[in-house]
Amino acid sequence: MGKLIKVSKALTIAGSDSGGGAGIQADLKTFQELGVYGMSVLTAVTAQNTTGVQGIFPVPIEGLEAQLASIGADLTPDAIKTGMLFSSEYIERTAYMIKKFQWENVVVDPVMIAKGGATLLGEDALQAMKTYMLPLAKIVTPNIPEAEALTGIKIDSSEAREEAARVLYEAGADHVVVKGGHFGNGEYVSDLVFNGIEMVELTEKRIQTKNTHGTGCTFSAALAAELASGKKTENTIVSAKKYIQTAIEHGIDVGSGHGPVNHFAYRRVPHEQY
Ligand SMILES: Nc1ncnc2c1ncn2[C@@H]1O[C@H](COP(=O)(O)OP(=O)(O)OP(=O)(O)O)[C@@H](O)[C@H]1O
Ligand SMILES: Cc1ncc(CO)c(N)n1
Repeated sequence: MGKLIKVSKALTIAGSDSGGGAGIQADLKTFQELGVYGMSVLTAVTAQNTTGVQGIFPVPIEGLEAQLASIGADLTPDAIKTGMLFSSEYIERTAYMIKKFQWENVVVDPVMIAKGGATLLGEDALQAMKTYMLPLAKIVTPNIPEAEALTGIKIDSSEAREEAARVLYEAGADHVVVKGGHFGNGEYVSDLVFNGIEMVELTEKRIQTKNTHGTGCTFSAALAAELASGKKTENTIVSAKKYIQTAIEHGIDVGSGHGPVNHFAYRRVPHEQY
């Protein structure tokens, strides 16, 4: 009999993107590329492609709980990421189950709106996200509009972004990454990282492309994969950034709208090792 290999396991709790570029599909592809065993709990199924979201069909709440219970009974994840959580009820139930099983290394991507403008999270869910999910987060990864919605701060300057990061830290997240994809359109894109002590900006060349569907999901999945592998939090942020940068830089020709990033670029294209 062959010897079994020990592997790290990562779980995504998120929505399905039929188009394969964002949501659960982006997460599982990223886990695979980064060498961790991927598991998924679906909150909702979206009918979606590179041009937009055509429909959203939630999984019944009992189905969400049953999936989490199945994982909890047999397959303790080394890290988790949450994506589209759909509603306040789903957020509360997810947080309850994470606490029940004492799962750690939780990356919270507070997904609210898809690139095409479709709402993936109701207004009532904002408060639930703050109350139930942020205190569980080892890393929270809002983009600018999400950070604005969660904090009520208009982010029109670097100072305002730092203030928002502080507020999210105070709400209970260990590390806050306010992503800069939506912050201006200059030569560089910078993500602000706050760990309660220092503010650090991670800066990369902004790639001029319309193929940025699923960048946020992919980035947070890379964080979860690296946490699952046992990396220190600060190091996971640097390597996840490298992963997403490579995936955007080597874009693929899929679909007629906002195409997906290239999830396999990191392994196939030479890149700096961190
Ligand atoms: N054009 C770009 N060039 C380089 N990096 C980018 C670009 N756009 C986004 N990024 C990076 O990708 C990551 C995701 O950021 P972004 O702000 O796009 O997330 P998002 O809006 O949540 O994505 P989505 O909701 O589409 O999945 C961040 O690290 C950001 O800096
Ligand atoms: C299912 C799903 N989750 C997240 C996003 C955000 O990009 C999306 N477009 N679709």
